Amino acid sequence: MTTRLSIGNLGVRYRRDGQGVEALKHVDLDMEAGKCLAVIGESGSGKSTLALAIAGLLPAGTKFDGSIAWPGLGHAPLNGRDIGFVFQDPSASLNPVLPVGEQVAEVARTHLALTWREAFGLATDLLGRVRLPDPEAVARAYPHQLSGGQKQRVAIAAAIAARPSLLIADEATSALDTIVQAEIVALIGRLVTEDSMSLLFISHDIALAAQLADRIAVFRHGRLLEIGETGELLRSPAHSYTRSLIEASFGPAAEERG
Ligand SMILES: Nc1ncnc2c1ncn2[C@@H]1O[C@H](COP(=O)(O)OP(=O)(O)OP(=O)(O)O)[C@@H](O)[C@H]1O
Ligand code: NI
Repeated sequence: MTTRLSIGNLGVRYRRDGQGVEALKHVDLDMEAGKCLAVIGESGSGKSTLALAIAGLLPAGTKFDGSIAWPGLGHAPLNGRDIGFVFQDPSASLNPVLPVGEQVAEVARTHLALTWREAFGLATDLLGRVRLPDPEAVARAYPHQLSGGQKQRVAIAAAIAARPSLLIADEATSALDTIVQAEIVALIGRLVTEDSMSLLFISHDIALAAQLADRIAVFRHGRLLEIGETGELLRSPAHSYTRSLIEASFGPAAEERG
């Protein structure tokens, strides 16, 4: 088992109105290469903060303690190159005035030293890989010409364009309706397997996360409450809080599920 990422005693404190907001406290966590770790917890529990800390995207002035190590990487991880990030709102991650193929190509060109023509060819391939119909036509489309689910597919294509070793999906399906949500979860699962990526899948929905996750980490109030192998954690959660998340997500029948 290769460790992709090792987080030690991570603490994050934001600055807001001259005061500190402690968003993460004493978090110890490892991610294994090629595995999916789901991060679960209610709103404000620190899930996105963890993702931003890993991707080096915390706002300036944020206080940061502890360590995030990338064993074997040999250089500081580069966002976009080593880490692909998919956010909740695909519109916010796409440029409204640029054809989507160019946006995916730009990521490939920046990080893979390709010519523009090669990058655009790769972008079109990627739009096919995320199962967008007629990738050549989609490549020339603007974001407003696509549905929410299609835009999220484009955002995923851009996130994986540089072949990152870690993909972070932060509530990547929360803005989509249930059917599209299931399709995008399946797509993410397929892509990480095909490209042997590690996946950090952030969700407030433990049932959704369980579809992908090898392990589930439960956060509450900025702390890692418990972490376990998915089946094990669902069967026998250590904390009543985790049990309540399971019941809320699967419904009260969850306990009989075994
Ligand atoms: N830029 C910021 N400045 C100040 N405080 C912040 C900032 N971003 C997040 N916080 C605070 O840090 C805490 C953790 O927020 P975070 O966004 O990590 O939670 P989350 O689990 O991702 O929640 P959600 O499910 O709503 O996305 C919250 O108390 C939040 O208000
Ligand atoms: Ni969040």
